Amino acid sequence: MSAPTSSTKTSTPEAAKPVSAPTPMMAQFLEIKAANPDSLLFYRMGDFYELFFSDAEIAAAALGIALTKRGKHLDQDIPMCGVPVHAADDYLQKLIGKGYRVAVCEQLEDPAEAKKRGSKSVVRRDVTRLVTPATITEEKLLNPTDTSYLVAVGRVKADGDALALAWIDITTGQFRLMESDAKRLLPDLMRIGPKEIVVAEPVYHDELLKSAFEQFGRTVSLQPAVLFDSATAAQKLAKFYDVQTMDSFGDFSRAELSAAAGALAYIEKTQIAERPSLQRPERESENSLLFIDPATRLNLEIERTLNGSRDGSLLKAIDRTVTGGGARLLAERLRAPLTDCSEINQRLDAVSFFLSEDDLGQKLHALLKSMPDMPRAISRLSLNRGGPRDLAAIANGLKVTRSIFDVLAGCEMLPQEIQAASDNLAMAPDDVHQLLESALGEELPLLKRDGGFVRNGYNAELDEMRGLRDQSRRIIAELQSKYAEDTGVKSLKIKHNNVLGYFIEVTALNAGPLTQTDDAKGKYIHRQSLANAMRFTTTELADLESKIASAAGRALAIEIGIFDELRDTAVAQADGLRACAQAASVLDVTIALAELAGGQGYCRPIVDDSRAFNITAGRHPVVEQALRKQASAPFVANDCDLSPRADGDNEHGAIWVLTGPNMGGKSTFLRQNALIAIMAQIGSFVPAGAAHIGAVDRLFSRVGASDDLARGRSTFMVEMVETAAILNQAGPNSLVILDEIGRGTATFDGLSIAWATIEYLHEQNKCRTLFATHFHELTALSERHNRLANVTIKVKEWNGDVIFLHEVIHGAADRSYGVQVARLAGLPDAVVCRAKNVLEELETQGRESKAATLIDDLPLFSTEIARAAENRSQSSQQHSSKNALNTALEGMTPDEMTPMQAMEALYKLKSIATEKG
Ligand SMILES: Nc1ncnc2c1ncn2[C@@H]1O[C@H](COP(=O)(O)OP(=O)(O)OP(=O)(O)O)[C@@H](O)[C@H]1O
Repeated sequence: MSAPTSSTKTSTPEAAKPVSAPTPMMAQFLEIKAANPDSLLFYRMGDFYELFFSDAEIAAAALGIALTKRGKHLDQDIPMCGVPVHAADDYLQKLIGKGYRVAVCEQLEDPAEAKKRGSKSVVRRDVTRLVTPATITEEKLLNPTDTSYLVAVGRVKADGDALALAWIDITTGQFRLMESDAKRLLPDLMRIGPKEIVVAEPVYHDELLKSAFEQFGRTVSLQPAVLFDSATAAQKLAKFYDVQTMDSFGDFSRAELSAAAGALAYIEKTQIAERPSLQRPERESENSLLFIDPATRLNLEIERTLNGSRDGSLLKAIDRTVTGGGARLLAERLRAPLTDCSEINQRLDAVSFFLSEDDLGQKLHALLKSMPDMPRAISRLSLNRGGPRDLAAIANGLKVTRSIFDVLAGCEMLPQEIQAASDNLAMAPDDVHQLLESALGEELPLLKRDGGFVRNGYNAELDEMRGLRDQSRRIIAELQSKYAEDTGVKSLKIKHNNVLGYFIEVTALNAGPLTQTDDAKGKYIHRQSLANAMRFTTTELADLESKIASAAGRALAIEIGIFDELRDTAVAQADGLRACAQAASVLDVTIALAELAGGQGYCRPIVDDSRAFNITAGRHPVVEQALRKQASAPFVANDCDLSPRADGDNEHGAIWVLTGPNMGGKSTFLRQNALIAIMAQIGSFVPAGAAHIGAVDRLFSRVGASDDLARGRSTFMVEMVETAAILNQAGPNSLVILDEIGRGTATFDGLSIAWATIEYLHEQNKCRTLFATHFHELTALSERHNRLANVTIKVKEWNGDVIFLHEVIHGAADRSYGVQVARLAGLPDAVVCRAKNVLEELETQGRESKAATLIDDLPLFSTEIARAAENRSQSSQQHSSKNALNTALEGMTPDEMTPMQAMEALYKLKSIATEKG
C-alpha cells in the first residue's frame, strides 16, 4: 500500500542542494519545481512538455517513453523526457491513472517578448494548473460513467472530535456534506468512492482514523491544517458563492464547514486562476441511507468484482442506461440505497409506470440516446477549458430535454418522481437554447482559437470580415489566372506558407518570363529559389495578403468575443442547466430499470417498515444472466423467508442456517438475497417471483475469504474482525449474511465460534440472518432457538457422483460431498480414493454418536459444564463438612465446659473442618 502523496515527493535531489551555476532556464525550472514538490512538472518548451531529473525518470518508466539527457547540472547529466503538447492529454491520463499528480507549467509570453529583454533572458513560465485525479475535466480523460469525487475530511477537536466529509465532483458541480465519525469514516469513504481525499496532517495521523485513510493509499493527499479552519470556513464559502452569509444554504456543523472549506481550498489550489461553477452544498443524512459496511460493499461485488473488473458486478448486470449522467446516477444509487420507504416506493411507482407505458419509455430512451453530457460541458466552460463543442453540448442537451418535456406534457397522470423530473425540465433556460442555436454553426472545431464556429448571419461585422476574407481569396484565384496568362506559364501557382505568406511559384525552368525583362523584374519580386522552383511576390499580392490577414484576424477576434459571451451566458444559468440534466438522468435510470425489469422478468418488491424478508423464487441477478449467456441450465429460483414468525417472537426476524454440499449454491443464495435487498432499496424491481422486504437499515456480510497481509491480518483474523464488526453493529432492522464463519481455524475452534456467533445473533442482535456453514452440528441449535430454522441444498447421488440441484429446501444436510467435489475438480485418483477411505473410517469411528453428545462436548459448553460440575462438587463438599460440624456443635454445651474441655472441643471442630474441606 502506498503512502499519501505528500510523503512521496518527486522533487529533484539536486533541488535542495546549493546550485553552483545553473543555466537561466534550469534556474527557472528548479524554482518552479521547488514550489511543486508533490507533482511531476510538465515544463513547456515550445511544442513539448519536458520533464527533468527524477520527474523524467518516473514519467519515462510510467509512460514507456525514452529517457534521454539534456545538458548538465552540478556536473551531472540531467535526465530528461518529453511529450508533445498535442498528445499531452493521453500522457496525462496515464499518469493520473497511475496515481501521480502533474503540475502543468506554461510559457506565459511569446519567446520574441523574452528576447527583447536580452539574449539571455528566459521566457516567463509558471504553473497554470495542477492536474490531479479528482480535478481533471477533459472529456478525453474522463470516463463518462464514473463520478469524480474529491473528498475533504474536516475535524473539530473542540466539538468532541466531530468529523465530517465534504465531497465535490468538479466535473459536474455536485457538492455534498455529511457528518461522520471515527467508526463510520471508512464505510462512508467507501460509499462515496473518492478519486482523491484531502485531509489535514494531524487528522491523517490520528490513531483512530489512520487505518481508514491507509486503505486509500496514494488517493490521500495531506494538506496544511489551515485550509480546514472551521472559524473562517463560513466566510470562505460565502466568498466563493458570492453571498453575504451562508445562512440561506442551511445549517451546517463546524466540522462540515471545515470539510467544505478544505475541499474548496484544494480546488482553488489546483485550478489556480479559474473558479469552477459548483452547486450549493447539499447535506446528506446518514440515517436516510442503507449502511453497507466496507467488507460487504467489496464482497457483494456491487460496482466491481473483487478483482476490480466491472464485468461480473451487479452494476454491470443491471445497467441499461443510455446516458453518462444516467449511468453515474445509477451507480450512485447503488452506492447509497435508501431506507425511507415512501421515497423507495416513489421510485418504484416510477419504474412501474414505465413498465406499463413501454412505448413511452422507449420513445424517451431513444431521445435520451442523443443527450450530451451537459454538466461536464458546463464544468469545462466555467473553468475556461471549454470549446465550441461544449456550447453545442448545452444547445443539444436543451433541445433533447425540450423534446422530452413535450412528450411528458402529453401524458395524463405522471407518478410523483417523473412529474418532479418534468417540472425540472420545464425550468430549462430556453433563452440559452435559442441563443446558442442561433449563434453556433454546424461543423464545430474543438478549440475556440480555430474559429469558424459562429453561424453566418449571427453577427454583421463577423460576416463582413468573413466576406472580405473570402472575397480576397477569390481575388487571389483570379490573380493566379491573370499572372499565368501574363507570363504564359500555365503551371504558375499562388501558394501560402507560414514563413512567406502568399507567394507565386513557378518551376525553375519556367522562371524566365518572370526574370528576363526589366518590366517583369519590376513586377515580380524574387523571394526564394529552391532546387526546382522559384518564388516571387508582387505589390498587389502583398497588399491583398495583409487585407486577408487582418480580415481573418479580426473575424477570429470577433468569434472569440462571441464565444466568451455565450459561455458567460451559459455558465450564469448553470443551476438551471444542471437541474435539467439531473431530470434527464432520473428519467434515464427509471426507464432503464423498467427495461431491466421487463427484460429479465423481475417483480416489484413490497417495501415497508416491517421486519419482513420474504422472497419467493429469488434469483441471483448476475449469475442468472451469466448462465443464460453461456446457454447453461437455467438458474434455479429459491425462496427465502426470514420474516418474524406469527407463532413465535413476532417482532424479530429469523435466522436460517444453511447447510449443504460444496458447490451446491450456498454462497450464491446468500448473496442473491443481499443483492435483492439492495436492489429493492434503490427503487428497482428485483429478480424474484415476489418479494416483501421490511426496509433494511444496515447490511452486513461476511462472505469470501481474503487476507489483508498489508495490514498484518491473516485470513482468519480478517474473518474475525469482520464478524466482530457485525456482532457489534447489527440491530433488529439489519440483514446479516454470514458464509462459513470459523472455517479458517481448527475444527472445534471454528465450530465453537460459529456456534456462539449464531447464539449471539439470535439473542442479542435479533436480526434477519442467513448463515451458511459446513458445520452440520450447528443444525442442532434449532431445537433450542425458536427463531432459527435449518435449510439445506438438495443434491442427488448417482453412480457415486453428486448432482447439484441448487434447490434450497427445509432441513439439514448430513454431509458436504467434499470428496466428490474434489474429484470433479481433478484431484488425483489416489488422493480421492485415500480421502474416501479416511472419511469412511472417521465416520465409522462413531461420528454420529459424537454428534449426538456434541452439544455437551463443545468447548464452549464443556467449560460451562465443567464449571457447573466444579461448582456442584464444591457445594456438596461444603455441604457435607457443614453437616459434620453441625452435629459436633450440637453435642457441645459451652456453659458446662471447663476451659480445658472448651480447648479440646475447639481442636475437634478444627480437625473436622480441615478433614472435610
Ligand atoms: N440457484 C442456482 N441455479 C443454478 N446454478 C447455481 C445456483 N446456485 C449456484 N449455482 C452454480 O453453482 C456454482 C457454485 O455455487 P456456490 O459457489 O454458491 O456454491 P457453494 O455452496 O457456496 O460452494 P462452497 O461450499 O464450495 O463454497 C456457482 O458457480 C453457480 O454457477
